[in-house]
Amino acid sequence: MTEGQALIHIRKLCKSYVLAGQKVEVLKGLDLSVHAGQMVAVLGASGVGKSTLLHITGALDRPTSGQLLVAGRDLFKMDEPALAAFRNEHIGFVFQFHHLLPEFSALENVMMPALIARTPKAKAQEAAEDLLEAVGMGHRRQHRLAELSGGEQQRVAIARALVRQPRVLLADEPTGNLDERTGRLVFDLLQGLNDQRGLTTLVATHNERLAAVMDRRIRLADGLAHPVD
Ligand SMILES: Nc1ncnc2c1ncn2[C@@H]1O[C@H](COP(=O)(O)OP(=O)(O)OP(=O)(O)O)[C@@H](O)[C@H]1O
Repeated sequence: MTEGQALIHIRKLCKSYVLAGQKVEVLKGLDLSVHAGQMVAVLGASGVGKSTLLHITGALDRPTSGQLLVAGRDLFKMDEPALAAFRNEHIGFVFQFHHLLPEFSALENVMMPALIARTPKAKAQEAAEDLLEAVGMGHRRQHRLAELSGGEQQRVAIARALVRQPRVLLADEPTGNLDERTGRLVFDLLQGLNDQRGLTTLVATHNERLAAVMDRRIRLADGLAHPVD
């Protein structure tokens, strides 16, 4: 795939849930193409479906109907083991509440996904140390997570999401529980990593000011993605 071509193609994506016997249609035929290397802000009111869109794009959840191509692969035609393997290899996730392990060091937390994937320990450690440097946490790598601030923990979470060198990074409200200044630092970090590491990144956020620094913005409304600007 050449640079500039769409890496993520979403076509006519529908997702509905049944809540208390009532069908709730969240995504209603959403189309979206994201080019390799782009960093896209996903804006929209609370409950509009931003997390739903990110979860489906990362193959954590299946749509009710519609198509998702990532790097030319038709994801929802895959069976569960193939989908899980694709997700583990190509997709990194960062969440508002990061799910790091508080009693383990920053380095151990970042190494973990690589070790689970059976990367040799020395190689996993090298990759984790490199990423902790890249997110400005190299000097704190031996510190336990519980000893780090919220912004520092989120940096470690970003390093962990990238340790297996995914092509796509999906960040769901990564600055939701950080103050404005720390949130800005995390956004700048994500933008830098996106550019330096050839990532393609989607960030769901409520913060319009932070979204303004990104390559492109879309707004979810009525189950569809609308361009902003
Ligand atoms: N697993 C689920 N089961 C039932 N309904 C769900 C489920 N996940 C999400 N929903 C519903 O889908 C709608 C969209 O939720 P989603 O979390 O995607 O919105 P969001 O835009 O990310 O919201 P927020 O900005 O508040 O995080 C909501 O009405 C929610 O209640």
